Amino acid sequence: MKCYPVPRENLVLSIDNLKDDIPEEYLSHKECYENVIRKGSVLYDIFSELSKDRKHKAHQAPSNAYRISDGIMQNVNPFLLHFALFVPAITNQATPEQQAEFLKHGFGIIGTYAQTELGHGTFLRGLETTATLDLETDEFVLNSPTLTSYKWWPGGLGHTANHCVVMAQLYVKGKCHGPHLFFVQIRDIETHEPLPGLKLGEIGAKMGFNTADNGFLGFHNFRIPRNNMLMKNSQVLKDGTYVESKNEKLTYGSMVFVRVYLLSDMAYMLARAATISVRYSAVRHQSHIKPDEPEVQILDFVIQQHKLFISIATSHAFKICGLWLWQTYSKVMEDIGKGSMDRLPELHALSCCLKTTSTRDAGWLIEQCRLACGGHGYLMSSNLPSLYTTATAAITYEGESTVLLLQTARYLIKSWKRAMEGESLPATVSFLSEYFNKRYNKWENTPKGIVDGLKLVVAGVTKMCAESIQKHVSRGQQYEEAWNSSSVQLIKASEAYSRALLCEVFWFEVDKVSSTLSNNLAVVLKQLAELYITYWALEKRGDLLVYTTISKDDLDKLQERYEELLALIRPNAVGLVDSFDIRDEILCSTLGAYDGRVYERMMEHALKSPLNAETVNQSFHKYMKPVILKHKI
Ligand SMILES: CCCCCCCC/C=C\CCCCCCCCCCCC(=O)SCCNC(=O)CCNC(=O)[C@H](O)C(C)(C)COP(=O)(O)OP(=O)(O)OC[C@H]1O[C@@H](n2cnc3c(N)ncnc32)[C@H](O)[C@@H]1OP(=O)(O)O
Ligand SMILES: Cc1cc2nc3c(=O)[nH]c(=O)nc-3n(C[C@H](O)[C@H](O)[C@H](O)COP(=O)(O)OP(=O)(O)OC[C@H]3O[C@@H](n4cnc5c(N)ncnc54)[C@H](O)[C@@H]3O)c2cc1C
Repeated sequence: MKCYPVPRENLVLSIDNLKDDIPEEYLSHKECYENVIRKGSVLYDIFSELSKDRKHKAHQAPSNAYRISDGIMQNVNPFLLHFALFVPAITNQATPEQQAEFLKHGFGIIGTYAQTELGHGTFLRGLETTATLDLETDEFVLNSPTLTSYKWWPGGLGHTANHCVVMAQLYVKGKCHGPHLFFVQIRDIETHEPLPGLKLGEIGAKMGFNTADNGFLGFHNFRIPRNNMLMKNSQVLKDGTYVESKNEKLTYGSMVFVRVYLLSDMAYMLARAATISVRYSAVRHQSHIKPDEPEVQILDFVIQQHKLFISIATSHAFKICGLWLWQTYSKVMEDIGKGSMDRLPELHALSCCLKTTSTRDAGWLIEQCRLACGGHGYLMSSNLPSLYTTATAAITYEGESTVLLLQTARYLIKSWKRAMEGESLPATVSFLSEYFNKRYNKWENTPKGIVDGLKLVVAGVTKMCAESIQKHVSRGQQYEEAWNSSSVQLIKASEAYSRALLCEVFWFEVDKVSSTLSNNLAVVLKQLAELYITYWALEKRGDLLVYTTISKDDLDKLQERYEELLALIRPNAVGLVDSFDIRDEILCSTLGAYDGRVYERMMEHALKSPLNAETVNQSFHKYMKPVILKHKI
């Protein structure tokens, strides 16, 4: 990711009107939205001034913008899609001339990415919005022919964005050429009124993400210039000639960008949850270990360490793998720029399974952190409930998890077939060839031995899937039916692949840099990496017993080593979460504040409840009192 000037956190955090007088949970749906627009506009203004001062492209946010925005917003920023998808879609899918035209107003326009419809989110080839070329006027006419074709979910679409990139089925001279992207203005810049021919609004309250302004959009004979189709990969000429893309999947490139980014985003989500729950566990004293000694820090319970230390390790795993995946993405994008798309399928497969595993793991681990804080974790003021609802949305958006795992499975099966035919495979799947040629080692109780074992599981399950598909085909099913019949196993293969990748990259990246680190830092990072790998070896012991030569004795030794690692990490646990370096103003948690004044902060926050503004609420006199007096004996 390009490095842009970084607004120092304390600069942004010192701005008075970025602070909230009333906790957001006490605002109405509408007040919440207006509040984040107020704060988001201040940030938007800062980023705009910042980029102009330094002659950077005046439409890209600085690298730590997301982190600051997350902290200031206390919730999702309705301007997020402008930076996350709208601008990347234009810079990746429009010609240079179009980019100059569409982005000439820099921060003067606010965009979103309108792809999902009421009736379709996953199956893009089933999208119903149409863009039909009018040769006479040199325009496209956009229509939403059915209710299910209304765009539904795009962030910022309801009341914030005045432009969007729309995915629509391209029709030229009566022929459909499939989904293509179009640059569309949807509101008047001055008045912000929806343009004629459009129906716009927000989709209503959600489980979380309630400040994202997810909206709906319907087109009725809405006209845009022909040049508003993003034409880097495919073109429609003035005479109606359609020029095909070298690879129709390049249209989906913007989704790969966000999927790659989400690994790092989940690392940050988990860092926050781990900071809150570990610090709280160091402050909270509850119960005894030795009956004749005082109540202990709950962090001294080994089971509490088992619940929480995996989150510290996983945050580092996602951060390190996120950087590795980003490097892969950047290299593949560079290759595509030079005309080679050989590695796009591999990147697609990697981004699908790693996005899925990182978002799913972030979800259940944040929930585990919440539960580890007892009742106080259930308070909104702990910030753990909001972290949970924000993180788990990512399991669905940017590609629903099951569907993406099936995409990776598609790549594994193809790679398995290539291994059977003796073809060479990319390094990320070359273990399939080794397995096929029976070139693998006896189990070793070491991090490398575990990684090799997890790869054997992937190969074994992939082989089982290939055989299952073949079995169904031989019984008369079409390939697609046989694929569907085998999908439970196919998901398992992708999940195993993703876990093996995370363990391998985490361990070997840490091992690679450890010689450059101070001894103490190298020791602790290796302990975290070994904890992560050993945790997952124990979680996947069933598969290891089926597909490797691991023994019951090996597993017992792994369990013992795991518990040793918990004890080794315990003295550094608070220091490790402090090293995530997340300021109180961004952490926003009564349980996780750096000074450890948990109970005072909880009471301060409780007193901010509007209900506590008076000792007797009016509802007593209006509703309760008549009933109490009526039934008073
Ligand atoms: C003011 C301050 C603000 C601060 C901001 C700071 C800056 C922030 C910057 C970044 C932050 C980012 C943070 C993220 C936050 C995001 C918030 C929410 C965003 C949510 C957005 C969305 O949800 S957008 C909509 C997403 N939708 C999807 O992902 C749809 C999923 N469906 C699909 O991808 C496809 O339809 C499918 C792959 C599932 C199926 O398609 P299809 O049926 O065509 O595929 P096949 O199975 O037939 O396969 C065909 C063939 O194509 C290959 N392929 C498919 N997809 C891709 C792809 N994407 N790339 C490459 N190749 C692909 C597939 O492998 C097959 O190949 P074969 O060779 O045939 O095997
Ligand atoms: C918070 C949030 C923000 C969002 N922001 C945006 C945005 O900014 N822009 C945008 O365009 N979209 C956005 N979305 C929409 C999001 O991208 C879609 O919800 C997502 O792609 C899933 O599509 P769907 O909702 O239609 O679910 P479906 O695809 O209908 O999935 C429903 C179920 O069907 C299953 N299923 C579907 N297809 C298959 C298959 N081939 N094989 C097996 N099972 C299958 C799925 O696994 C799932 O269990 C957002 C969604 C959320 C929740």
